[in-house]
Amino acid sequence: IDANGIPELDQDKYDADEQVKIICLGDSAVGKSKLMERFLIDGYRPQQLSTYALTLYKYNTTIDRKAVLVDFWDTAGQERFQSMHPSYYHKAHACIMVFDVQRKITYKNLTNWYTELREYRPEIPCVVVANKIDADMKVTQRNFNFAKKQGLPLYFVSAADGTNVVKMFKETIKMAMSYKQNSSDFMDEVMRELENFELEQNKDLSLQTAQKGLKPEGSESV
Ligand SMILES: Nc1nc2c(ncn2[C@@H]2O[C@H](COP(=O)(O)OP(=O)(O)OP(=O)(O)O)[C@@H](O)[C@H]2O)c(=O)[nH]1
Ligand SMILES: [Mg+2]
Repeated sequence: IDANGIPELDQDKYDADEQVKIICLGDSAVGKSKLMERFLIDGYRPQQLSTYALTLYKYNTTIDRKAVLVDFWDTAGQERFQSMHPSYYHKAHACIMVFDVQRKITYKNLTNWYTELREYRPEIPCVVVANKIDADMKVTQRNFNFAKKQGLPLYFVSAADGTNVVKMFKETIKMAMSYKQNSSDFMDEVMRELENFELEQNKDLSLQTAQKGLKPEGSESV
């Protein structure tokens, strides 16, 4: 609590110019958590440990000289959960949808994941990730038509040996950023307006009037 009695909030959120939320979907044991581990700590522990609740990973990076805070949301893909709680999708800016190249059913189930995603987030960028290619490199020759049919980027990756993991995450973060800045999603627009309004409130009122219609100096373009 500071001198004005305002509770101190998450400092990261003030320091970052931008904040994006990226969610991860896919059946149990396809490697969602291992991919996060590989990207965030450049490590991989092979033991099986299913995610049973929500895990939030925070990642700070710089894109185009802007500080970006990425919230990665990871949860269990287990069948028993049927569908995700709507708040999992709420305000997400991009989605990473994972399947296991060794188990056909996880590929088939992408359709279900994708349908649910689009119910909540009709427009966010989504990438399809074929994981565990270390187990059988030949799969990269195969056609996984789901991605092509939906017009989604497809990445062949391995959380075990790291193939394409950094590339996939970095490109997804960029897509999330550009979605946040350009989206026509109505609720997102409202949220952006509110964010700008809060920023503007700190500025001199007369200055605001004088600059009406102009972008205030130093503000982020939206
Ligand atoms: N060979 C191989 N095994 C992997 C790879 N990625 C994950 N695995 C294994 O697959 C199993 C499941 O990985 P997790 O990351 O826990 O899967 P998950 O998608 O998070 O599963 P839930 O949390 O239950 O939804 C683990 O035993 C991992 O070691 C990979 O790239 N190659
Ligand atoms: Mg997991």
